[in-house]
This record gives sequence, structure tokens and C-alpha cells, in this order.
Amino acid sequence: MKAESMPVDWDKARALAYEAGRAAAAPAERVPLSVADGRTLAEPLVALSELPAFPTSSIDGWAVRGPEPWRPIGRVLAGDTPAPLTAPGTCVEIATGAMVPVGAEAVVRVEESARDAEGRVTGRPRPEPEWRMPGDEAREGEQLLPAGTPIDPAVLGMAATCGYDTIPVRPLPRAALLVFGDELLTSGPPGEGRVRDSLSPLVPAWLRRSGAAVDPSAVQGPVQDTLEAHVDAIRAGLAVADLVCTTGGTMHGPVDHLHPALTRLGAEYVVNTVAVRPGFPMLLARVPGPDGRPRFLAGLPGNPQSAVIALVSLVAPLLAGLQGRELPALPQVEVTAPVPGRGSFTHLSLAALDARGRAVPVSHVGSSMLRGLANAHGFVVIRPDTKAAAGDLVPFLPLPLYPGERP
Ligand SMILES: Nc1nc2c(c(=O)[nH]1)N[C@H]1C(S)=C(S)[C@@H](COP(=O)(O)OP(=O)(O)OC[C@H]3O[C@@H](n4cnc5c(N)ncnc54)[C@H](O)[C@@H]3O)O[C@H]1N2
Ligand code: MOO
Repeated sequence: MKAESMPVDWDKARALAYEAGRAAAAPAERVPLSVADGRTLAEPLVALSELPAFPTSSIDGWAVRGPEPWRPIGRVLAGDTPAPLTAPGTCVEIATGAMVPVGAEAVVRVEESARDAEGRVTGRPRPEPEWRMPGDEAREGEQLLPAGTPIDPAVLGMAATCGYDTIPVRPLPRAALLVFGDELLTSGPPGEGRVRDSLSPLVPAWLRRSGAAVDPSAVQGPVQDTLEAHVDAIRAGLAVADLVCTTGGTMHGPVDHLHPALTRLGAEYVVNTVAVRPGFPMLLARVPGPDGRPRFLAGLPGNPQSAVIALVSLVAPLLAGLQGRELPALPQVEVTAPVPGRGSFTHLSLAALDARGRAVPVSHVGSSMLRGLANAHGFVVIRPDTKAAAGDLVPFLPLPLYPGERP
């Protein structure tokens, strides 16, 4: 395996990572609705019956037959299976959500009806029918949502409405994190040549927001700066995870052991360096798994912002592919100030979105810094050999944030 290679175009790198994930997606499994939130539909969601499944009253009132006045002959509550209404001039009291009896010709709202001395009902049905017909919402067998749909509360409710107890989903990709760098402090403030490890807290949280499961025990480091320790730690990670992310050591310095470790493990590069600034030394490799399915290693550069750029550029597309989701298309946003290009490389430039959805560049955006990142919604994408002027429309790569984060 050749360690040094030409940086891959940024769009191409995203596509390669996504395709590698799609090709390695695990077989579907069926899970109860109660644990399906956040997963991905592995098969289309199909209506199992007509929806509604029976003619359903949308009001409290009377289901009537023939001309008024109508003699009440019973009551239908939600959940009942009513007897047919056969005789003209009769009615049954009916509740919202109850099945309308066969033979009923209209329903009359209780507040728009009256009773005479003998208890007979009069009133005028509204011109629009006030019951829902089978199939109004869906026909039996109709596809409601395609495979690859992220499962959110509305999808869960829809599945339950249809009568699903379990649904076919993709297994959650399991991710592990190995932090490399003897200089890293795991507690307390930085100083005297040592920096605090910011990536052990940051990376798992963003992996989870991108659809991976990260067990706290799968976050390890700093791993000792020897090749043996790197190989052992990666092997241990691959034994419990579909994706091992590493931070640091992506270059070819004296204590950068990642590339030699990958060679030792028989890995094959999907992407080895990307033509993007910051973050170019990022890599994604495929490693044979014990069960024949490939595992992945994402090498995130040590500079913290560069590590995040590798997460959004390679890891998020890989995870989308592994989950059988689409690779989201990038929206176009207007920039409020000029953004320089980075020559023949793509420039990912941190920006916050204002109330009108325009991208406002933030400050403190050096690749070693996180301050700009903590105030940004994502990156504007400046293509190779271009720059943006204020007012230009450019693609925007959002950070994986939960609703309510960065209001
Ligand atoms: N001769 C060259 N040197 C470097 C180049 C280059 O092209 N030629 N590229 C620079 C770029 S760009 C980056 S990015 C880094 C990537 O290096 P590594 O992935 O090998 O990362 P390290 O050297 O281990 O660390 C870089 C930097 O980041 C700090 N770091 C590392 N891990 C953490 C962490 N968990 N939390 C906080 N900070 C971390 C580390 O202390 C270093 O300052 O290479 C450049 N060099
Ligand atoms: O690409 Mo490095 O990631 O510029 O800091």
C-alpha cells in the first residue's frame, strides 16, 4: 500500500466515502417501534390496510338513515363494530372515531340536532360528509415512505398507525475513537508544552449526531506513541466497532504511526488525503473484518478544527452510506462578506447563519482553534480556484447539530 498520494478532490472524496459505506451496509434487522427512533428504514413503509381501515365518524352526533325525524335505535362508541342501519327513519348515536354503520346515509352533529317529545332526532347534515372513508389517507399496499428514510417521531407514528409492531431498520453503525499524541493532557488546563485533549469529548458527540453508536468504553487514549501500541489499539477498536476514528498522526513525522499501522493491518485506502483546507491529511481506509464485512478506519488530523472537517467530509458520508441513507445535497446560501479561496484546494470556511439564512463568516478559524467552530452553523464551501464575494450564493455544509443547538 502506497502511503503518500495525490489529494483527492473534496466532492469526489465525499462521494467515495459514501459509496464505501453503502457497499458495506449491514443487513436489515427488525426492531420494536419503541427503539427505532433515529434509525433508518431498511425497506419502504407500506400501508398494511386501507387507512382509515373502516368508515370513521369525525364528529359526536347521530348516524342517520332516510328522512327525518329519526328514531334512535342504539349507540356506537369508538371501538365498536356496529350492526347495519337498515330501516329508514332510524339513527344511532355515534361518537367521534366510531365506525359508521353500514346503511347510514349521513351523520348529524349533536349540537346541530334536536329531540322531539318522543325522543326522535331532527337536524340537518352538513353538505360535506363528516366521516372518513377507507383509503382516504392510504390504500392497502401503497408505499408511504421509501427505504433510507431517517426514522423520526412522525415516521414512528405513521408506522404505528399502519399497524406495525416492529420495523426493518439498518443496524446503528458502532464507532470507536483512539486519540494519538503523547503531548495531550486528559485533565486540567494546558501549559508547558502540553495541550488539553479536546477531541475525546468532541468526536464521540458528533459521531452520535451523525448516526453512530459510541460506547464510552470505545473511547481510548492517548495511545502510546509506538507502532506496536497503535496496531494493538486499532485491532482492539476494530473488534468492537464498524468504524474506528483516530485523531492525530496522519502526517509522516517521526512519531506519526498511523500509515505504518494501516499497512500492518492490511488496510486499503478509500481516500488518502483530500484537496481541502483545513484538514487535507485526513484519510479513510477499509480494513477486512473477521466476519468478511469490511470495517473502516477514519484518520482525523490532529489539529482540532481539521479533525471536525474530516468528520463532516468523510465520516458523515460514510455513516450515511452504512445506514442506507441518501447523501444530503448541500443547500446554497448567500455569504454576507468575501471569502477567499485556497488555490487548487476546496476551502471550508466556518460561518454562522443569520435570521435570514445568510452565512456570516466567524472569527478564530485557525485549524488549531475551536472558538470559531463553537459559534458556527457549518462551513461555506469555496470550490478550487474560486473565491466568493459578498452576496454570492455558495454551497453550505451544515455541522451535525440537534434542533435547538445554536439557535
Ligand atoms: N511538514 C509538514 N508538517 C505539517 C503539515 C505539512 O503539510 N507538512 N501539515 C500540517 C497540517 S495541515 C495538519 S492538520 C497537521 C496534521 O498532523 P497530524 O494529524 O499528524 O496531527 P499531530 O501532529 O498529531 O497534531 C497536530 C496538532 O494537533 C494537536 N492535537 C492533536 N491531537 C489533539 C487532541 N486530541 N486535542 C487537541 N489538540 C490535538 C497537536 O498537539 C498538534 O498541535 O500536521 C501539520 N504539519
Ligand atoms: O490541513 Mo491542516 O488540517 O491545515 O491544519
